[in-house]
Amino acid sequence: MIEKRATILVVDDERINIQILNNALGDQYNILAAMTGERAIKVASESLPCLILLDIVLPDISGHDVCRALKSNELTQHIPIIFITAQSGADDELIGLELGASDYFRKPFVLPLVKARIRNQIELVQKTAELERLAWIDGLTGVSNRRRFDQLYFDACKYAKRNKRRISILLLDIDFFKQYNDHYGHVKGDEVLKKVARTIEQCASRPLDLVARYGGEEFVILLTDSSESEGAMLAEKVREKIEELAIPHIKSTIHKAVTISIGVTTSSDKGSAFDCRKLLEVADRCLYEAKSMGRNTVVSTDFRPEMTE
Ligand SMILES: Nc1nc2c(ncn2[C@@H]2O[C@H](COP(=O)(O)OP(=O)(O)OP(=O)(O)O)[C@@H](O)[C@H]2O)c(=O)[nH]1
Repeated sequence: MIEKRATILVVDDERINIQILNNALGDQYNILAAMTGERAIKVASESLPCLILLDIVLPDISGHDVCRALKSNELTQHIPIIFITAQSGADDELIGLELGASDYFRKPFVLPLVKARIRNQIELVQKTAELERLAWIDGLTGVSNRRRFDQLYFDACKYAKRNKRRISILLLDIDFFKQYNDHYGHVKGDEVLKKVARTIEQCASRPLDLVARYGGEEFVILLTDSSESEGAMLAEKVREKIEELAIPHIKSTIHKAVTISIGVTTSSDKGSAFDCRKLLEVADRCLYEAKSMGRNTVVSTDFRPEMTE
């Protein structure tokens, strides 16, 4: 089943062909159009359509060149491309398929066939996207899972080093959670994990904030482009919000309610070498310190490379 109205980019230098495809597909899909290769690359990178129908013969660069450019760009390489061409040689088809195209349409169009094949392609794109999404989500809490965090964290570190920006890591761990499970049972424990995850997400809600489940009862927040004190301030806000949930925990020796401890570290904005692993190590040490200071506490420090030597 197609879930939402998908966008298709039609690239053809003849207006009549764009019109034919728009008439045939416009009631089901959003149609964008481009009449040159350069324009196609620009529209594709800006609009990220679900599918591209690409004529081989264009007035500036060839459809094959457009395909090459799109497939070598991280942003657009996953967009399926179907070539449309009046040329019918097997060599042309082979070149296109080897460049990564998904299919071929010949002109003049056999519209029922065009529609059926487009539908199949778009269903495939949407199912793949849904599977990718599910592979990144923690099944219990609905936040990103550890695999997703590892992937995005690596990218964020590269971005921060290259652009001399700060990133902050917050490691959050529920206090006395073993005792909670032992006393209230795992089903109630799971409910606490869900509530804590939701609260963390509500606090770290900017578009670039990443909240992930880091391990059993441990979560992580990644702030990209954060300021020096932002991480510590956010951590304090999350700590307070969890306390305000007032989830009874009679086995907690400190509060009789569920609380969390948080370790925070922020990289320097000088672009000085830090490796992702060391930043996490420092955050983990801060978390350990927060636990030993009595829990329900935030410990924060600015990262310096010598800290882990
Ligand atoms: N209900 C539930 N419990 C989990 C899950 N994952 C991990 N846990 C439990 O989390 C508990 C973590 O216990 P510990 O690592 O000893 O930590 P703690 O009791 O919170 O102690 P401190 O962190 O020192 O305050 C263990 O009992 C795990 O079984 C889960 O998905 N659901």
